[in-house]
Amino acid sequence: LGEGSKVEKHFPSASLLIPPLETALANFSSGPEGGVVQPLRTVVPVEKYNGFLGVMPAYSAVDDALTTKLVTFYENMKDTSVPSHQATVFLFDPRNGTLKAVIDGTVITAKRTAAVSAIATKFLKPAVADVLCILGAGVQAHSHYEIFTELFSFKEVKIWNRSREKAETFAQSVKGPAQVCSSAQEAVTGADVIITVTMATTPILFGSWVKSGAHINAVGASRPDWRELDDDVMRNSVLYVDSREAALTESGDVILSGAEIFAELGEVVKGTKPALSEKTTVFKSLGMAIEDTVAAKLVFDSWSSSN
Ligand SMILES: NC(=O)C1=CN([C@@H]2O[C@H](COP(=O)(O)OP(=O)(O)OC[C@H]3O[C@@H](n4cnc5c(N)ncnc54)[C@H](O)[C@@H]3O)[C@@H](O)[C@H]2O)C=CC1
Ligand SMILES: O=C([O-])C1=[NH+]CCC1
Repeated sequence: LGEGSKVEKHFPSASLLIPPLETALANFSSGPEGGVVQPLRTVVPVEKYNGFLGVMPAYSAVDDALTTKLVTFYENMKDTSVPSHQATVFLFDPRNGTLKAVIDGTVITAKRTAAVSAIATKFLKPAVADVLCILGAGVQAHSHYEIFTELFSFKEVKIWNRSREKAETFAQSVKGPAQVCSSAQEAVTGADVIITVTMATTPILFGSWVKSGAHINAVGASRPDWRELDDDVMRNSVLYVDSREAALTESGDVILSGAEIFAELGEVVKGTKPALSEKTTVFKSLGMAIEDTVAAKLVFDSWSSSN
């Protein structure tokens, strides 16, 4: 399962991922009782090349699945034939530690991240959500477009990218409507749900543009000194995160704005914290190893049953 195209076949519908991911998020937010063991990821900066290596191990007792993902992510890559993010997931037999599979992690990362944003959106989007805005036009923009148009019925999808050319290629390649906007402000104006999926390190989304009551999935900016959202949007929204510990260690948007975390998404899934969908909400996603564990198990089980 070393190639992305082989992994892709085991995700016939992205929505298959939603139930196991919801269970994983709830278990993660239940503390030791939930049976999730997931230390904060280790990130090694490769300063000379503006790159990072992340090591993301996790064990889920409920799934009896043990994995670690190795993921590299590089800023400002000159060679555009190489993706900015590359990943591999190692799946172990938890009974004896034997390596069972080495699975391409790039497709898993794209699919599970978009599925988690879709879960946040299901709970936090306003009652009427007609307009979707995507800022960015890379791998995550594609996976988010795919699952969001599969699960929700937006009347309009607006897209902006730093280079307009890439936004236009995106709009031509997706299987549905996408309106290319000339500025991020134009794309955000009037949007009910906003997804930020860029490699930006300074804000690209400003609170003064955001419609009151909108829901924002903030997916990029995973370093403590990187931003995608300005202080205004961070401080004037109800803030949900995947992991409190990770957000307070890794998220520049959370740390530098000083915004208060209201809940983990897993607490909303469990029903121990409310989904304040009538308010303007931000889901700050950093990506969790346990999401890779359940996605890798799904791929491996599907592959095993077809071989
Ligand atoms: N929360 C999570 O679980 C995960 C988050 N990510 C993050 O999502 C973001 C998008 O990832 P991919 O789509 O894989 O990357 P990508 O490289 O495929 O796409 C990045 C997009 O951002 C644009 N961009 C680059 N630099 C920019 C800048 N300074 N300002 C504005 N736009 C800029 C590029 O034109 C491109 O369209 C990244 O920040 C990545 O680290 C990625 C994987 C998981
Ligand atoms: O969860 C993940 O794999 C990542 N989050 C940010 C960069 C990669």
